[in-house]
Amino acid sequence: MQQLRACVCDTSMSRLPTAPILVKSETEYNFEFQLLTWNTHVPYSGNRFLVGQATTHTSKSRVKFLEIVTYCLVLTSSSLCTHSVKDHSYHSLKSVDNLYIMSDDLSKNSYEDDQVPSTSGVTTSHSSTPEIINCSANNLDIENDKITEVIRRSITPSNIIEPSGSNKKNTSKSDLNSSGIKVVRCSEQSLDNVDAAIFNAENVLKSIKKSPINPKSSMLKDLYLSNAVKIVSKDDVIASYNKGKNSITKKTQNVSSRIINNDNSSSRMETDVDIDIGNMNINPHIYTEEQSNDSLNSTSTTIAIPNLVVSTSKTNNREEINPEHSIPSTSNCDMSSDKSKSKFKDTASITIPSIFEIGDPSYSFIVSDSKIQDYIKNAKMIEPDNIENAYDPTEIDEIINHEIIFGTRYYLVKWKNWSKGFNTWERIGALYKSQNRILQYVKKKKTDKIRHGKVNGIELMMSRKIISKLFDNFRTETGLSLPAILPENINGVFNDLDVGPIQSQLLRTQCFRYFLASVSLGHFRQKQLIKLRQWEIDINVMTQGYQIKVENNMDLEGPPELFAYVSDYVPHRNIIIPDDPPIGCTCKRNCQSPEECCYEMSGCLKAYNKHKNIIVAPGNPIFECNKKCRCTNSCTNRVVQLGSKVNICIYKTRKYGWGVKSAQHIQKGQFVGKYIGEIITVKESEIRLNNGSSLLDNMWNLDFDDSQNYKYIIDGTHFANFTYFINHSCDANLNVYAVWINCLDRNLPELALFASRDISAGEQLTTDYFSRISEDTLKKSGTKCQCDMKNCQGYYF
Ligand SMILES: C[S@@+](CC[C@H](N)C(=O)[O-])C[C@H]1O[C@@H](n2cnc3c(N)ncnc32)[C@H](O)[C@@H]1O
Repeated sequence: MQQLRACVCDTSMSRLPTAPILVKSETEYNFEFQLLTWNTHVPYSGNRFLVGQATTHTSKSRVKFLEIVTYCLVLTSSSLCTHSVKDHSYHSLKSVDNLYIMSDDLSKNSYEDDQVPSTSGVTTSHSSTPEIINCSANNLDIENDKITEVIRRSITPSNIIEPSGSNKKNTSKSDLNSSGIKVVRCSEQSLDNVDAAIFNAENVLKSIKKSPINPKSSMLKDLYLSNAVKIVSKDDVIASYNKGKNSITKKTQNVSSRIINNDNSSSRMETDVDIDIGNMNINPHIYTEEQSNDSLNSTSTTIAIPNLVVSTSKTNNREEINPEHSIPSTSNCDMSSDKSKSKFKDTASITIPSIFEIGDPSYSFIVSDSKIQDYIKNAKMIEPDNIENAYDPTEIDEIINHEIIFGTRYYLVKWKNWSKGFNTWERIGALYKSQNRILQYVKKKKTDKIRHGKVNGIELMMSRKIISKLFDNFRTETGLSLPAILPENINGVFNDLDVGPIQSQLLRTQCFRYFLASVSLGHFRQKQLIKLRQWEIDINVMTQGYQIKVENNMDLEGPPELFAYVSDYVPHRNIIIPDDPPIGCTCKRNCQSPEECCYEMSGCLKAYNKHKNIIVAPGNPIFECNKKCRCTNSCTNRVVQLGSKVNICIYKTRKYGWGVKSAQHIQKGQFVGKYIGEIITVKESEIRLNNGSSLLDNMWNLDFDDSQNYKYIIDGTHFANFTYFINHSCDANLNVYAVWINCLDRNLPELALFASRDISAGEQLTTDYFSRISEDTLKKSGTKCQCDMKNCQGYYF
């Protein structure tokens, strides 16, 4: 039995319910779940924490626990992205990225009911009476509805922040709650504010995009959008200079900056850009210069904006930005001499700090794992889903659903060339460039009346970018090995989010996002692995003498439950598969001294050697000894009937969906498996192909006896075994043979796959699909082949 504690905090501190919620879950999952909230008084915020506590008995319960915690979190913080909070400008984390989940073993610690250590090390307490919801764990939808409802009810005007894009009048003191947060009621209308914010941001980006040659400008954009680049008041700059520092980090109302000396010897690029900061239009001539420091493996960029000095002033308790000074331009800001001082008066400069500094001690403290360090540095981990990083519309196959969670719109996307395991919920900002696709979806929805499914909150935390990046980074030869994120790691990052120089803060923010994504991915992965394992167990019931592994290290798709898994032919309707051979052989010594063995009686060659490996060329019919023969199972003419002995693995390939690979070395000529399916007539196959209920790719003609007038086809669309997943290769390593055993109807052979060469463990098993169908069908199709073999014909079928 495991005790879990999920400690969750919303770093933007606005939308958590004030009264504790108690969610009790019974039955299947066997745990009690509590969600409690505290209003803590940590020095920098007054953040509220959400703490879930559960006693779980099974890993299923554990998953469910995390699911509920996350769902609550998503509900409580999904619309925070457009809000800014006074003195909390470091919270550039957006929306659900603000979530913080941690679970650990409670048995090591015991906490008083009302004394829970907060993530910042401050012990907190609560006093309100808990509200209790009894949930049926059988139906998460209902749970979610209930939780949603409670959270909705808990959101009072006093704990909601006004979206920054709204046109409300200036904050007056009475509008502020104890945390200094301006409050308004949140409504569906805030959706429009979200959209408005996106469109405003787009204008900023458009103008910045005018800088075609400046590679640093994109960095500026990113940093600007994430509030990382801020402008300080002129006074601050001068004060900083007077102190002889080369950088300052003073915070103002979302606006601060850092100054560094410009070095005349640095390389310089000149670009025209317009930057729109808030209501203020700046038309600067921007100079960027790069200074690298190899020993630190870092670069920093200075952007000097002549013509501009920004200062701040206080009005109505708020600091407002006034573009009050506009002084003649100079291109440089040299603070090393008196002469430069006068220049400096004319110029403000923004320094974009290097994001990744290996030398940052807090960074090495946070992530000691070199793989994670490389990942964060090189892949930049998770890009914010701002407009700049929006997906290209051509990447989208279809938008299939949508959901509005506390004012933020999410769309469920099926991606082109990605399996449905990669269907992800994307925020509207990430689909900004795909508005036509959204429109198409809305129109289709009106006609089709698409039913809204419930979204599992945790799904909202994972965009396709995040999933694929994490998968790519942590996929190994042997499987997907996700890093273990310890609660201490998360604590370390979270506690120091607003401490130290801006680059350290950015790094920690990156790490924080990374950890959150890893936690979510771990959750998805756990669920997926449970399902894959369950299917693996189910299908192994059908196998005798060999093992099937099921593996998906490519994406998050569960088992390919496309058909009923069977171990023998399934005859359709009136088709009868005879099972009583009229004749058998009488050879002595288990057919080692053949007189007239079955193959000879049929006028065929001996098919197998003494190791039971095939020795005849493809196209040769095989007649094995049958139930009427005198020989035993050790007869060398009994192979296919005894079943495969080869361990295989059904796995997700990189290019063409599921495939089959060998889990052991296979000898040339070794029997690997039978192609199984439903036996249907040729006429029935035509009906199915016409009405689309079956696919040509899953059919195999039984035309070995007569390629013109054959009667039956194997259709693997609805009933099949692992051979269903064997992909086509123009240089296949499996050959297919027609084998007759107890059914001697020439139209109904069994189809057996034998290794055409030695196959190493881990190699994909392939057949030549051309051998499945008649010449006529071949001409009708032309599907692009991706086998990448030297002799690839470019298409199959
Ligand atoms: C019988 S299924 C094989 C299993 C399949 N990969 C899956 O995920 O279900 C045949 C399908 O696999 C894919 N496929 C197999 N071989 C291929 C190849 N050489 N090139 C491209 N696609 C292939 C095609 O999508 C084809 O329709």
